[in-house]
Amino acid sequence: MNTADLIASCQQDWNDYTRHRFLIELGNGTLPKEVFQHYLEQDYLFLIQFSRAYALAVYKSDNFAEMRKPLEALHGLISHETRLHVEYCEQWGLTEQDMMNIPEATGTVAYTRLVLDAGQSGSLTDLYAALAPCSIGYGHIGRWLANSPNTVWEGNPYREWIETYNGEEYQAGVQASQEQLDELLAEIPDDSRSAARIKKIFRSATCMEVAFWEQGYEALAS
Ligand SMILES: Cc1ncc(CO)c(N)n1
Repeated sequence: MNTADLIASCQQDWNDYTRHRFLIELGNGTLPKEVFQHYLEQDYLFLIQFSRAYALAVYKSDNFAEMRKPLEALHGLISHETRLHVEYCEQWGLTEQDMMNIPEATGTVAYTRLVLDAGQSGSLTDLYAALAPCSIGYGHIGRWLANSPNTVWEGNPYREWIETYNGEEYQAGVQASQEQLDELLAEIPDDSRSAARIKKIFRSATCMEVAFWEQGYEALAS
């Protein structure tokens, strides 16, 4: 089995995630600012828990070579990706302390705890399967938006978001995590019970990503 099989096993959910209207609107710059702000504030909180999940992957690794990979991902999250969030929030007059004090939305709690639980109760492969929709999905999304003829660059307030996820730094991280997951998946026969469990985890996390896009719109409507 490999990552492509995981995606194919939940293709419709994957499309709902990676072609969500949030992204179409983000690409052409029409996404309401309130929706994006709510998303980004929650994403900051999400990344804290997500970093813990990568730390758990370090803990679950057997040797230095295995540890290095999640450690690099963790470093990328803490040092690069969150900078995007902090800079956007600064523009809106929010300090990092303000962001820390925002309560986690239900979808943020649900998604991050699903990932942490997959890691705590399962194998390293289970944990990577739960992390994969995030890293691989945002990699696909960044590439797609950057190459789409519908993407507006001039005056688009979300340009930095697209540039971050299409950036070399992020794309290299995606490739590394995909290679690692593929290596682990290669040992799992497609018709095994482990394969079924891993597909279920991957699909659940993909659905959580869809719900994560929706959160901002729901907050706006209420
Ligand atoms: C919800 C979510 N999924 C994936 C990523 C990519 O790291 C992110 N920042 N947030």
